[in-house]
Amino acid sequence: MTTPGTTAESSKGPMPQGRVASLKNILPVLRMVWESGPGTVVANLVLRAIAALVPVAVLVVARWIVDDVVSTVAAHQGMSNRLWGLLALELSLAAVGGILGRAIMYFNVLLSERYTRHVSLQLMEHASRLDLATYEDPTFHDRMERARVQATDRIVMVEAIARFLQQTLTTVSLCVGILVFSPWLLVIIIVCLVPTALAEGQFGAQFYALRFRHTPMRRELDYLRQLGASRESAKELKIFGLSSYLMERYSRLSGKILDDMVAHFGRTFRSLSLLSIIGTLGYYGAYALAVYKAARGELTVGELTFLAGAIANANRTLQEMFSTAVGIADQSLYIHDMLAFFAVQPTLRSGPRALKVPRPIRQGFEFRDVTFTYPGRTEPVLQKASFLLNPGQRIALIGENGQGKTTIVKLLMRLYDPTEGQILLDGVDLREYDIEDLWHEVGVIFQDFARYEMTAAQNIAVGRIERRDNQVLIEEASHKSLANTVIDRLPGKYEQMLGRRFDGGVDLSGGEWQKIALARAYMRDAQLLILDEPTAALDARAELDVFNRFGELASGRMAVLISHRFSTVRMADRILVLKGGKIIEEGHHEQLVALGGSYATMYELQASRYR
Ligand SMILES: Nc1ncnc2c1ncn2[C@@H]1O[C@H](COP(=O)(O)OP(=O)(O)OP(=O)(O)O)[C@@H](O)[C@H]1O
Repeated sequence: MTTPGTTAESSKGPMPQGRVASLKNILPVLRMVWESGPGTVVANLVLRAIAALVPVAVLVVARWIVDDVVSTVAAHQGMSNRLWGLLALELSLAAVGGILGRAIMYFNVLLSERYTRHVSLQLMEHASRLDLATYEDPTFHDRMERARVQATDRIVMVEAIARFLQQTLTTVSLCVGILVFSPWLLVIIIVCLVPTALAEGQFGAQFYALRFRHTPMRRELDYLRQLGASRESAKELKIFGLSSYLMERYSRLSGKILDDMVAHFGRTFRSLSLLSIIGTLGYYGAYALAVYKAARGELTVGELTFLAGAIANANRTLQEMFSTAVGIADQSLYIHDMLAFFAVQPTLRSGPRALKVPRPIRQGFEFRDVTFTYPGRTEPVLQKASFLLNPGQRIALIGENGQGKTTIVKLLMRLYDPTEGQILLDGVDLREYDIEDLWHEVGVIFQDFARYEMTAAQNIAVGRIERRDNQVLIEEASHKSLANTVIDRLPGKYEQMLGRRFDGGVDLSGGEWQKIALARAYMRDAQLLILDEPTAALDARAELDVFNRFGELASGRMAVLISHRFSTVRMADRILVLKGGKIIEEGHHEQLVALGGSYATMYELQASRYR
C-alpha cells in the first residue's frame, strides 16, 4: 500500500508551484469573509486599527509624565494640573485598550459565526447545483467532505490575518516613534533583527513546506480517526478485529509526522537561539545608545522612557508578526479543497429555451441506439441500447450485477447524457427539456436511498417537500408503501424522530427504512416511477403487498422496476434483459421463459432454489 504524503518534494529550497498556489488561497477566503458581513469586517478592522495605536500612545503619554515629573521635582513644585491630566489620559488609554480588546473579541466571534454561516450556505447551494456524476467520483466526495470541515475550521486563519494587520500597524507606529528621535536607533534594531528575521522567514518557509508535504498524511490521519470512532464502521471494526490495524497505521503515520516536527523544531531552536543573541545585542545596543544620549542631555528622561518601551515593544511585535505570518501560510494549506469544491461547475444544464415536459406524456420515452461510457472509463457500460417505454407501461430491467440497469435509470433521468445515440421523450431529445421539470415528473427510489435523521413524516415528505405540511398526502403515501405498518408501531408515530443521531431517535431495520423511502415515490404526482431494487430488503409477504399496491398506482403512468427477484419482475408488462451492455432479450415473463434464453436460465436457477 502506498503511503500518501511521501512525495519526493523537498521541504527546503525555493517555493514550488503548489505551495505558492496555497498562499494564493488567502485572497478568495478574504473575499468570502468580506461577503459574510462587510459591516462586521469594517468594525473589526477599525477597532484593531485603534487598538494597534494604543501601545505607542501609552508610551508617548508615559514620556510626558516622566518629563513633567522631572521638571516638577527640579522646580520643587507640587503635583500640577497637567500631571493630573496626563495621569487621567494614561488611565483612559488603559481603559480604552481594555474595552477595545473586549470589543475585538466580540466582533471576532460575530465574524466567525457570520463566516461559518455564509460559507456553509454557499457550500450547500453549490452542492445542490452540481451534476450527480460529480458526486459519483470518490475523489470529489472526499474533497467535498473536507471542504465541509474546512468551511468551519478556517476562521482561525481569518482571525490571524486581522491580528497580523494589527501587529503590523503597531510595529510601524513604534518604529515611526523611534525614528522621530533617532534614525540610528531604528537602524541598530533593524540590522540586528535582520538575521533573525531572515532565519525566521527561512524556517517559516521550511515549516510551511513540511506541513504542505504532511497534508495528505494528515488527511489520512483524519480519516483513520473518523473510521476508528464512527457508528457506521463500529460493527465491522469489532468483528474483523480491525482496530489494532487502524491504530498501527495511525501510529506509524503520526510517528513520522512527529519525527519530522521534532527534527524541524530542533533545528529551528538551535539556530534561532543563537540568532536571538544578536537580536538581544541589537536591543541592548539601541537601549545603551538611548541611555548614552540621555546622559549627555540629548534626550530627556521621558524620551528615554519612551524609547526603552518602544524598542522593547517593536522587538516583540516584529517577532510576533513573523510567527503570525507563518501561521497564516500554514492555514492556507487547508482551504484548498474548499476552493477546489467551489471551482467545480455543473455541466448538465437546461438550455435557454428549454421545453416543459408534456403533461400528460403521450408517446413516452425512447432509447435510440444509446451508448454510454462513464467519465474516466474506457469500456462502455451500454452499447447501442434501444427500447420504448410507453405511457401506462411497466418495464422491468433484469441482469446480473454491474450490467447497467441503474445506469439506464440515471440516463432516463438525465443525471448523465448518452455518449452516443439519443433518448427521446415524446419524440424530442431529452436534452431539449428543462431538467428540473423532468425531475419533477419522476418519482425515483434508488437502491442507496437516503435515510434522513428527521421525523417519519419528514422522511416521507422529502419526496415532495413543498407539500410537507399536507399530513393527508403523507399518510396516503405511507399506506401505499406499507410505511404505515412501521409508523403505527413507533411511539411517536409520524412525529417520531428516526435514526440515532438525535435525542429520542429510533433506528429502523433495512426493510422498514425501505418502506419509508418507498413512500417518497408515492408522494409525487409523477408521470414516471422508478424503483431501483425497491423491495430488496422486504420480506416475501411485504414484497407481495407492495407490488399489489404498485400495480394499482402505476396505472396510466410509466414505471421502471429494477429487481433481482423474479417474483417482482414477472409483474412487469415488459422485461428487458441486460448483458454485456446490450439488451439481449425483451418480452413479458411467459414469452421470455418460453424463449429458453438467458432469462429462462436465470429464472430456473432462482426457482429451483424453492423447489
Ligand atoms: N459512477 C460510475 N463511474 C464509473 N463506473 C460506474 C459508475 N457507476 C457504475 N459504474 C460501472 O458501470 C457498470 C454498471 O453499473 P450499474 O450500477 O448500472 O449496474 P447494475 O446492473 O445496476 O448493477 P447491480 O445489479 O449490481 O445494481 C458497473 O461495472 C459499474 O462498476
